[in-house]
Amino acid sequence: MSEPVHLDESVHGDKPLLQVRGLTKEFQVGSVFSRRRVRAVGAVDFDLPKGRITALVGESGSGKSTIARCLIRLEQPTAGSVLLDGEDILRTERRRASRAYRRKVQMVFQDPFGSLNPVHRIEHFLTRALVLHGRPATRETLRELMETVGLTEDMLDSYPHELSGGQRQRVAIARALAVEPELILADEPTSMLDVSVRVGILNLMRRLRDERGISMLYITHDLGSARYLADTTLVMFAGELVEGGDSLAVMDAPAHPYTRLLLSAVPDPERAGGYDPVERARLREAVLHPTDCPYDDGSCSAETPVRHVVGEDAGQPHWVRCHLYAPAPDIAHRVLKTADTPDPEAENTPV
Ligand SMILES: Nc1ncnc2c1ncn2[C@@H]1O[C@H](COP(=O)(O)OP(=O)(O)OP(=O)(O)O)[C@@H](O)[C@H]1O
Repeated sequence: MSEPVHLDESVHGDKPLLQVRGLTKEFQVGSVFSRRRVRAVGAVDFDLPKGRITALVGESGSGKSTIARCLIRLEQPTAGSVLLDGEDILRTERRRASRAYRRKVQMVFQDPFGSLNPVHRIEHFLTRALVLHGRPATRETLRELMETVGLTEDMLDSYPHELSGGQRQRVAIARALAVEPELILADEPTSMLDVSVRVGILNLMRRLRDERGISMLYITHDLGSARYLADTTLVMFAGELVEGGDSLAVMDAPAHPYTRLLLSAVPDPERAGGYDPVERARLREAVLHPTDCPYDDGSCSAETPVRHVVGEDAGQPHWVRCHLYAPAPDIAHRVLKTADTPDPEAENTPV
């Protein structure tokens, strides 16, 4: 089957909340005399369904954060469209996100230390978010917000430095919840936290999906946590989406050599033999210098990247991009150089 695989109605039968089409971001780098363009994100298409968690996984430098920053309007995309409830927000939110947009879409950043100004008490962050979005900042609302994220009312009087990293990230989530958003973009929300508190944040995100129907884009380099948390997983490599589908299907039967390469670095107690450098070298070669695509049914052309559907699981297609479309060698090498050894930071959520 040929690109694009339109997920619109097929994922869990609902119209998606957000539809991203052809999203492209190029940066100008270098000095005046050696200026060049770096393509961080290359024409990606994906949907975020309502009330579901979608994980965007890939290594450092693959373009995950750039996508989130384009969606929250901190970055101006070079091309593409982003439809929220059918409206292209790149046209309606031309330079930066309006308050009305931020009421629907909130972001939680990786660094809970940096996102809370140390001079204010916790109460200030929540009150400000409520007031800015026209909601009453009563003591009752503040207490409810704190309890929703597993914190106690008395912590409203604390300063950020008096809380642990995990507690601070819960405050950042409470601040996002204050505006009752439909979508939360969570960019590596647990990667700066101790392993012991990460699962608590993942469980909180899961509860917000189940109890409040909040949609989420969960950005991570950790496939174990994506498998644990997300309904859908999208795999990103060097600015391109290479595979996507139901998280269990993608993790249990990865179809793209890059996904297999990522998975081979995740500690898995059930995998006999563990880390296999020979197999990883083979996969790395298949990613960088593809020679054939086992899914090619004749629909590929020399110019157009093709998505092949390799299965259907939990009501959504499992697709893989044609193996023959390797990203530009310089970008591919830059991203892959970090993939040579198993990730010591990988969480203890086995795949
Ligand atoms: N402001 C910028 N100027 C120039 N290049 C940039 C800029 N922001 C990102 N890039 C480049 O775009 C590419 C994608 O970066 P991005 O931060 O989106 O990746 P990532 O997958 O989120 O990685 P990480 O997890 O390390 O943030 C990288 O090569 C990065 O160097």
